[in-house]
Amino acid sequence: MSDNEKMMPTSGWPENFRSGFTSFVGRPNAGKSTLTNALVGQKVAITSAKPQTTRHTIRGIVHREDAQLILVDTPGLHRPRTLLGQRLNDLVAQTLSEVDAIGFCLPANEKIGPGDRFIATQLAQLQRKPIIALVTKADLVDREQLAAQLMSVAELGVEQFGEDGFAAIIPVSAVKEFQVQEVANVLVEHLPKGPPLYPDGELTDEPELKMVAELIREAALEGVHDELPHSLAVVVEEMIPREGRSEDKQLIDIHVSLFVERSSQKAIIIGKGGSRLREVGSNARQGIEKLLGTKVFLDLHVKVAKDWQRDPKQLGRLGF
Ligand SMILES: Nc1nc2c(ncn2[C@@H]2O[C@H](COP(=O)(O)OP(=O)(O)OP(=O)(O)O)[C@@H](O)[C@H]2O)c(=O)[nH]1
Repeated sequence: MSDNEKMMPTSGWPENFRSGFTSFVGRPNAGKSTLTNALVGQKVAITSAKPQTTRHTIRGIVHREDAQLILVDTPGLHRPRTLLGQRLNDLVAQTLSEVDAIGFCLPANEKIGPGDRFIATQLAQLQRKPIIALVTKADLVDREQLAAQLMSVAELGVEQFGEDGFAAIIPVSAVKEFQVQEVANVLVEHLPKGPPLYPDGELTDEPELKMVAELIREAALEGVHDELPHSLAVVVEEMIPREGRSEDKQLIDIHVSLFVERSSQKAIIIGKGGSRLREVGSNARQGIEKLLGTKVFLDLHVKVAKDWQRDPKQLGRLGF
């Protein structure tokens, strides 16, 4: 498709069309990525049972007849401990100041805690931004527990935002597809009127390189239960089509560096005789081939970048 064809329409959208940005916040594991995926209908952000796996601002786009909702997926807001933590929080604050509405995710099956309150106080500082409380994972509790959680969330809203509380409170289950459309409806209500901002059919404006990196990161973290989530960064160094291949037998060579902090972590990723790294490569390759629609050859290198979480230069290089 040429750039011209990709240009935005200057007319032809319905008069009451709405378009804009929204972002989900919530403590680690609150269900932000899963909800994003359920709304967009395709795997965009990575999800995992381990906290803080969402590193980059990844957007998914919901195309509707009446609206275009652009989801900016942010990392979990948390109290910064390392420089990386601080960068992530800055990124979150900047993202939030730019969106039209915010979905604050609070799991139905966990008591509201200091982490949620911390986020709520941060949100209360944003001027006149509609904050919609989303009581996620509603499938994990019974009706009574859900009702009690909705009450607690309403109280939190009044405590933090004054008597009007949250703009809305919606129970939702991304996994059971319960109320997912209702979440979209309410978010859309808070978007400004205007034309679509992205071409129809676009699911994410995240460069393919980043999505490829996310797939590899996800595969590398699978089944590793120590501190690796904080210590692994994936950089796609290059992605080049193999020369001399016929149209129907395209192959893309992808060279990737996986950065860890310590040689002990390198050993974990590589596994005995390289067995684990081969598995990571083969798992990631399947997702990448689906994403790109061609065969790929994955070349993974694990490198030790000492204390990269605290070194601004390294952070810059890794795109944080
Ligand atoms: N039963 C159930 N589980 C859910 C639901 N939504 C998310 N989960 C699970 O909760 C865990 C965390 O979900 P994520 O979507 O990765 O959470 P997140 O808020 O993006 O997490 P971070 O990236 O750590 O900030 C995963 O194991 C999900 O499968 C839901 O609606 N129902």
